[in-house]
Amino acid sequence: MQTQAVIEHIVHWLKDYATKAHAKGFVIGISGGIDSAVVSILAAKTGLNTMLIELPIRQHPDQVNRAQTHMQQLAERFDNVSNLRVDLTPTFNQFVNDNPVDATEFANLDLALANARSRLRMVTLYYYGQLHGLLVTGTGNKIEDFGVGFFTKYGDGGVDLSPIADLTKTQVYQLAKALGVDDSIQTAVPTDGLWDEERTDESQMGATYPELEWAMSVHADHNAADFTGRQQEVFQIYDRLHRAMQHKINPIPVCVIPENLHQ
Ligand SMILES: NC(=O)c1ccc[n+]([C@@H]2O[C@H](COP(=O)([O-])OP(=O)(O)OC[C@H]3O[C@@H](n4cnc5c(N)ncnc54)[C@H](O)[C@@H]3O)[C@@H](O)[C@H]2O)c1
Ligand SMILES: Nc1ncnc2c1ncn2[C@@H]1O[C@H](COP(=O)(O)O)[C@@H](O)[C@H]1O
Ligand SMILES: O=P(O)(O)OP(=O)(O)O
Repeated sequence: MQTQAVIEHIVHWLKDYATKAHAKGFVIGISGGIDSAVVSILAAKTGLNTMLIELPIRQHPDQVNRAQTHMQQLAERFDNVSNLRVDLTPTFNQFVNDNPVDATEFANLDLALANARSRLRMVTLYYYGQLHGLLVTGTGNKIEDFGVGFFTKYGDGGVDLSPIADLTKTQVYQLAKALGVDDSIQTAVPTDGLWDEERTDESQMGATYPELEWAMSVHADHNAADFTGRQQEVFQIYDRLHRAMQHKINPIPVCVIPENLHQ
């Protein structure tokens, strides 16, 4: 990958899009992970207003520290960057209290709550985006968004524009290095940080990003029988997730009314 050229291309694309949309800039949720770190630097490099918001919900201190470090570094590097911290833990706790559910009755309660965290963040980002005339800027990469659908529908998947969604996670790491992202973020294990107990992306999906990248690259022209051992296992994981997540990857289905019924 031509890293510098890709950086310039994305920065130009972001600036051009925001200018044509008559937006003043971008608002980005900062988690302490690599994707949001890279996106926020690319946005800052446009020179347009770039608002970074940390939105902890019962967050692990390591993630909070990395997010804070990144936000401070960016505010020092760029005049057009502003920082905000909105602790969503009380909001989330209130939501849980207001919607009591018998955990023994619903095996997917934890998943529903994990996704609710992501959606609370989306609501908050749009609130500040609208107040300040900023576009909610997505942080999903190609593997998450178009490979395995590893994001929350209308949570972190609810965005106005998506600057790194055509880059693999490996390429995001290359950009991070070139952009001077803090080492603590470059070496952090990817996690969605949505669960009370730590769950890494790899532990949730059963495969690493490089493995999923390989599966994505061969998926169209192969089937599982073409491989053996770990490759076959990874191919099957990718295939299962890719099929199950089509409803997130494709536009939502619209019930088209036949022309004669309109009359
Ligand atoms: N970037 C990240 O690392 C990141 C961020 C957020 C979430 N996550 C992970 O992503 C996963 C999200 O879970 P999920 O995919 O179950 O939740 P989701 O809410 O994103 O998608 C499930 C919902 O989609 C709808 N749906 C299901 N099948 C459908 C179909 N065939 N057609 C139309 N709509 C359909 C239903 O409303 C269902 O509740 C979790 O494992 C979470 O931890 C990862
Ligand atoms: N704690 C957080 N504060 C602000 N924004 C966050 C936080 N955690 C996640 N986000 C945003 O959501 C995406 C996806 O997050 P994952 O950690 O990959 O689930 C992240 O890039 C932030 O923009
Ligand atoms: O989306 P982020 O920034 O949280 O990155 P990661 O998923 O690698 O934690």
